Amino acid sequence: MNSSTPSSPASVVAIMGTRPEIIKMAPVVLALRQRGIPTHVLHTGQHEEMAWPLYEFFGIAPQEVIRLKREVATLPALSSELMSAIGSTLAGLKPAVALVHGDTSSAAMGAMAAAYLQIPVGHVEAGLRSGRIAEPFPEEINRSLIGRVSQWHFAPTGQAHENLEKENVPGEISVVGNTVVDAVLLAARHVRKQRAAGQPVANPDYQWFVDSGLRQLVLVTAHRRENWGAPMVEIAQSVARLLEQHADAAVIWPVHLNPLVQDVVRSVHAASTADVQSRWRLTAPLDYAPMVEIMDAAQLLLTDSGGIQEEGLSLHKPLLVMRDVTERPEVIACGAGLLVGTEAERILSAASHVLATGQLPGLPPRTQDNPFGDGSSGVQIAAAIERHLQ
Ligand SMILES: CC(=O)N[C@@H]1[C@@H](OP(=O)(O)OP(=O)(O)OC[C@H]2O[C@@H](n3ccc(=O)[nH]c3=O)[C@H](O)[C@@H]2O)O[C@H](CO)[C@@H](O)[C@@H]1O
Repeated sequence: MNSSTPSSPASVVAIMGTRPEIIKMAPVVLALRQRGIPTHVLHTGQHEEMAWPLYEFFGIAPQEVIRLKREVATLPALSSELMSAIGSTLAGLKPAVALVHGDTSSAAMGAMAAAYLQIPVGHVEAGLRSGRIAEPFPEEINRSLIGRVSQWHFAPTGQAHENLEKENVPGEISVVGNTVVDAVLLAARHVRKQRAAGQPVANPDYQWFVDSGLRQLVLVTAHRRENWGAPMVEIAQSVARLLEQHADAAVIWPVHLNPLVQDVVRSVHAASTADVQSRWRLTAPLDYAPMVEIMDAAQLLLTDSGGIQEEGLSLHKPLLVMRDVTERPEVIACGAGLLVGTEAERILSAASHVLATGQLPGLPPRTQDNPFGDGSSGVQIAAAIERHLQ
């Protein structure tokens, strides 16, 4: 572990380590600092190459950095390493509040370590439940665990609030929206401003689409553990067939670094026709600004990601969610997205419908309100923590 000398003692330590946590915690850290509350970022090291450009984009370089050894690649080994390293960092810093986000191993072990040290825990994006312990795995376990040990539950929606009430969690629950709305609007503003000023963000993938002259853009991402193996093959095949059927469409797919995902996607891509390959671009994971620019330009988002559903909805993009269950029923309820599972036929038929009509099949027109809030979640959370510190 390596930690830089803190400039002032930390009142708040924000624990994060994966791409989505950094994106969704950044608005909270920025809002806390704006109020003059000394806030340290603790990077757990769960992601590395995807993490650092995000810290830079949001301007929240970590004060504390854990370097994981990861000698054994299992969840128990990762968890014990995280718990021990986060625990010793927190014991040294003695903050008044520890913040965790969502449902990763970093969040669960961070919350447990803080609770054992009797440091009050605030949980950002609290109360999401799919109701199935194995899906998503291990996130559903992590969420419930964090709920048991947190003092403040910052629920994004009324539904999440209800889930927490039903479980009778200790502490205070408040509905504050989802901080991802703050993050995606911030990034979209940045991208549009740069473009208007004639200095677009570096984005070779977006440029490839513009240069192709094609009319429709589909953004695809898939990485959930329950989609590894056969479902991933079906997903990749549905993309190949979609391109066969729609000659004016292009696909950009930032492929998750997991070799189980890479191998499948790359082999289906390599087996498709030259025409399909020429309109199907596989890329490395994208930095946040280029990612948001592509999302903003797309006619359809095909994903199993949680965050992309919330972002896509906020940017008014039709979403097809390649999962069987969801902890984000709000996306479906407001008409922004559809659960399509992972069978190629079903994905293809829904995606084809969207490209042909611009509408999701069988849904009433979308309501305009954003169920995840108006982009002020970070400020609301910072205000609640400030009240506690006073
Ligand atoms: C089961 C579940 O739903 N769990 C979620 C999980 O996160 P997720 O499913 O949303 O994870 P990903 O899909 O990896 O990340 C998405 C983010 O990454 C950006 N992105 C993506 C590709 C790329 O090339 N470049 C990028 O910048 C993208 O725009 C978006 O913001 O953990 C979170 C934290 O605990 C939870 O909030 C959340 O419940």
